[in-house]
Amino acid sequence: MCGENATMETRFNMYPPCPRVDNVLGFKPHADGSAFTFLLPDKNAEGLQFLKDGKWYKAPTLQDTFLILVGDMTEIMSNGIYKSVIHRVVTNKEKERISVATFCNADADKEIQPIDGPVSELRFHPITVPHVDGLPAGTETPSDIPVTLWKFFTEAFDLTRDQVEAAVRALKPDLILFDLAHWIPEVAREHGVKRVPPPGYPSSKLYRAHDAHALLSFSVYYKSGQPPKGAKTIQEALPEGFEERVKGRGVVWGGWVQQPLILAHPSVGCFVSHCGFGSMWESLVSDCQIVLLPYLVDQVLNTRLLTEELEVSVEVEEKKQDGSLKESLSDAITCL
Ligand SMILES: O=C(O)CCC(=O)C(=O)O
Ligand SMILES: [Fe+2]
Repeated sequence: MCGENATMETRFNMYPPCPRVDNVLGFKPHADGSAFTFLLPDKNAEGLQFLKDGKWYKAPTLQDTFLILVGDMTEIMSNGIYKSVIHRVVTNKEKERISVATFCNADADKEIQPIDGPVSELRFHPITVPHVDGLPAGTETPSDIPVTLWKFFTEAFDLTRDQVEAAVRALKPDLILFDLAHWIPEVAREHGVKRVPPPGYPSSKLYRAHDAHALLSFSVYYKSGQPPKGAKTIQEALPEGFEERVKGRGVVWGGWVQQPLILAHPSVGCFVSHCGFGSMWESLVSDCQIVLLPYLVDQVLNTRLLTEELEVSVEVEEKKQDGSLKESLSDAITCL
C-alpha cells in the first residue's frame, strides 16, 4: 500500500513550561502528512487535543500506551473514508511535556492515490435521522436502540425521504441497494435509477406502503430464554390471568425449546410465527400448515417469499388499528 521504500521517521517533542498558556500553543493545529502516526504522549502531563465537530477534546494521559493517528496519506488512499485527525498541543504552566511521534510514510517517490478496489468508489453521504417522540436523542441506526423502540426509528427513517431524494438527485447513482425503506422503489423510479432489494429475496412485489406499518403494529417482543425488559420472568410480563385462562389448552414456557420437535409432534397441524429466518426454515421442513404474522426487518421479506413467491403459507392480512388480531388470525388459520 505504501510502496517498497516506505519510511518511518521519529520526532521527539519537548514543550517547556509556559507562563502564558492562553496565548501560546505548544504545537499549532495540524494533521500529520503520514499514513499513520504512532504517538507516545507524556504520561505525566496532558496537552494533546483533537478537533471533532468544531470542538477540541483532550487526549487522555495513559501509561505505556501508543495513540495511533490517521494521517493525510491514509485519507487519500482510503478516498476520504478514514479522515486524518486534526490535533494540537496546548502549553502547561508548571510542567514540561515530552512526546515521541513515529510517522509511517509512503515511499516518497510514489504517487499517492485512492487504492484500487471498491474502496475507491465508496463515498459516505451522511443522512440525519430526525427526532420523533419516543426515539432516544442521538439515535443513528437501529442498533443504537432496543428492538422495542424500532417502531420510532422506522417513523424517523420515513422522514429522511427528502434527504435521500436530494442525495439521489446530486449523486445520480446507477443502482440503489436497499432494505426496508418501502418508498425507495418510488424514489428510484422517479429518478430513473435501478434498484436492488436485499439478496436472496424475490425481486417483485417486495415492498408495500404498509410494510412499515407491519413493523409498527406489535409492541410486545419475547425472546426465548429471556424475559422482556422490566420483567424478571416471562410469566411476570404476561397479562393478568393469562396463564389461568390458557390452562389445559396452552403452555407458557420461558426457556429454550426445540421448535422442530414441537412442529413434528402429531398434534400440531399449524405453525403461526413471525417468520424470522430460523422459523422460516423450520416451518419449511415441517409438515405443518404455515400462518405468518411478520413483525419486523427480515420477517417481512421472509413472509413475502413464502407467501407470494413459494405460495406455501398464508399471511395474516388485516392488522387492526387497535392491535387486535383475533378475527384476521382466525380467518387465516381456518382458510388453510
Ligand atoms: O506532542 C504531541 O502529543 C503531538 C505531537 C505531534 O502532533 C507531532 O509531532 O506531529
Ligand atoms: Fe502531529
